[in-house]
Amino acid sequence: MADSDDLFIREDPIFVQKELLEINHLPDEGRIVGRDEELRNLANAVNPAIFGQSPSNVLIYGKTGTGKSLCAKHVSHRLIDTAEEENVEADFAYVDCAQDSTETQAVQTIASSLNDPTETDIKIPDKGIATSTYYKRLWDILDRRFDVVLVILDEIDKLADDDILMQLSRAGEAGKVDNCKIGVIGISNKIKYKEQQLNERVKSSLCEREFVFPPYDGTQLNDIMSARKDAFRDGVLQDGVIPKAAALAAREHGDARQAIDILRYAGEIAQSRGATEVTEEFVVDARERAETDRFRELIRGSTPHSRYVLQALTILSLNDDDQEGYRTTRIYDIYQEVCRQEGSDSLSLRRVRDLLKEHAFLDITKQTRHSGGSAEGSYTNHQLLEDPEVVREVLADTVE
Ligand SMILES: Nc1ncnc2c1ncn2[C@@H]1O[C@H](COP(=O)(O)OP(=O)(O)OP(=O)(O)O)[C@@H](O)[C@H]1O
Repeated sequence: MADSDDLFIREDPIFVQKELLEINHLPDEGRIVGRDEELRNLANAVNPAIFGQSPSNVLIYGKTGTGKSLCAKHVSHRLIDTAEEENVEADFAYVDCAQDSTETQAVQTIASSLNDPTETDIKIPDKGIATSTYYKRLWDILDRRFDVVLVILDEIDKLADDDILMQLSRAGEAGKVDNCKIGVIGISNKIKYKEQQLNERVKSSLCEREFVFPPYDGTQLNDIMSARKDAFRDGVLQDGVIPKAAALAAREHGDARQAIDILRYAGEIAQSRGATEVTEEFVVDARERAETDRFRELIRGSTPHSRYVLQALTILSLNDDDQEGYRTTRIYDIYQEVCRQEGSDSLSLRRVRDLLKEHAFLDITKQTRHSGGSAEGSYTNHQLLEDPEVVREVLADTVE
């Protein structure tokens, strides 16, 4: 039998700091590229916090992988440091609303992340106390510990309702907190979030500033990846790899997460094939893996009706391969059938049209406007951008 020297590789031949390419890695300032204006805008909105005044509430929109969460977290970290220099006590809480979608879960997460029980003697149990008690304890923590806090609500559209937004945006004026100022940074990739999910009162206080983050172009993606080159061992990454990955990712979605995934996968593929260099040839397979991952994540995060609409389009695409795509009304007919099978009431045609727009915004589908001539008026066709067989598999895998 081979001794352990032959059986194991003692040193990773490809990566030296693979964590730079891992999903949850938060890059430091030097590695954040192409978002100067967005960072400045965000900093500007929350700037009053440095003087102990109320920061503006902000909503950030943009497609997936455009750096929304990264910039929100980065500005919040910087705010805390700068506030400290000014003798202002500041902190921020980050809530992933896809995980903490109920009001109770969200308030619990905020309170426990801002608490320091050794200082306040306040306990924030995981569960078992009323929502109103969580709020009372949160207000108490805020007043005892801070002059100002930011609350980042990522995927804010996943909140079951807007009760927590109402509470946070009105805490000061309702007299819940005496001194501490609260700023909310909401993040969403739903273009119609504000119109569809917020009541007027919340809308007016939550949306003081709004920013849209555009997709990255090839040069920006190239720079983002180049800034993490030191994930690889010296000399392992061939020169053409990053430009090629950047060109592919820019052509598709301008998504930095996907670009970084391509780079990591290219390294992993090299590893699994026993190669000593990462070559351009691995980028093609890596792109395919990253694309399926991206798609899977988007579907996993979508609501049941959003999936039913996609299922309807998939059924049409599998049954007759019409290169022109399918009209909204045809999709709607099949969608109603899917709802019947799922035992769910169907949404209105208008809502389905909005859901189709969301799919197009996230590059799951492509929409094209057609003029049907004087008799018909104009109409919209929809097409899947991904192979319908793949979509069917992903949809089947993500049934709740
Ligand atoms: N400008 C940038 N410079 C460096 N890395 C970036 C930049 N923008 C995004 N990234 C990286 O890309 C990944 C996705 O970024 P982020 O999570 O901020 O995107 P997002 O817009 O919030 O996406 P989603 O809507 O899917 O949550 C992260 O790993 C992040 O570090």
